[in-house]
Amino acid sequence: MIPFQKFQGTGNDFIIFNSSDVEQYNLNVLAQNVCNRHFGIGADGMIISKQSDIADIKMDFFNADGSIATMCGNGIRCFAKFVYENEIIKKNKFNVETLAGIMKVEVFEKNNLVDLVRVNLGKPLLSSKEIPKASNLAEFINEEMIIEDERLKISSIFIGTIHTVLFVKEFDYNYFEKIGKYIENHKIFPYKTNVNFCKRIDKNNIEVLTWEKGVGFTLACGTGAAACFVINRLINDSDNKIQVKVNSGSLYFEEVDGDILMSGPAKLICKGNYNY
Ligand SMILES: N[C@H](CCC[C@H](N)C(=O)O)C(=O)O
Repeated sequence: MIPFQKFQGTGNDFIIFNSSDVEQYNLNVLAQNVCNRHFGIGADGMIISKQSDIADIKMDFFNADGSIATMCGNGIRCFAKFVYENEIIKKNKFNVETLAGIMKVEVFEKNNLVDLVRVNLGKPLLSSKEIPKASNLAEFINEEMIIEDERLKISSIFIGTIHTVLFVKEFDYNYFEKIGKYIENHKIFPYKTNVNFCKRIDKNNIEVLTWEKGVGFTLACGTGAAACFVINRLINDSDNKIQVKVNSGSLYFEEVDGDILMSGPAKLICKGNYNY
């Protein structure tokens, strides 16, 4: 039996293990099994908490299909709550090592529990020469792509992980599933990409639906919402603070000296032992 804790951040859900409890397993296989919503506990991703030589703590992230992702915005908020409330970290501001670099996090308590987490996601990267080796980046800002005889404008940046953004007037899940899969696996993205459909509500509000590489549709994607915030500021008139509506809640973003700050909730769903 493996002790675990399950969290969700705006509906994006994760299983968190301590590395000492799972070091004997193939983590890619463990992620596929534990994230399975019928034969496992069920989640969008798996997070491993481990010691770091360069930060206060390290977060490894695996998608539900077992693939490794460089970062996870909703996941790191849940991870911050996990390490703080389990007294692995005993301060409310700390650094987390990820494959996308070191992320600065701050937890805010309400009734002695972490209620809100703010994460500095760093500066978005717009060109492939800058990004970590674990991803790729095609340099698209508002470029035209022909998909199924449709001319679509896409933009692609790296913020925590690789994200592609399309602006849409309305949400159409069936159409988005087709487009999402197509772009995720397009040859210009040799390591695949997450695909975000962004609807502008007004200057300070957008709504985002994300097709996540390695998962599919999720109820929210923190780094995807951040990517939409960045591209929206690059292409359209938008303030440096924005609320992003996702399927089951909202995330808040602010640009400060080029860094993208994300604030949002993190909730504990359950703790238990996984019969693996
Ligand atoms: N849900 C995550 C993103 C996961 C990205 C992952 N799907 C990948 O890049 O492979 C978030 O809240 O930022």
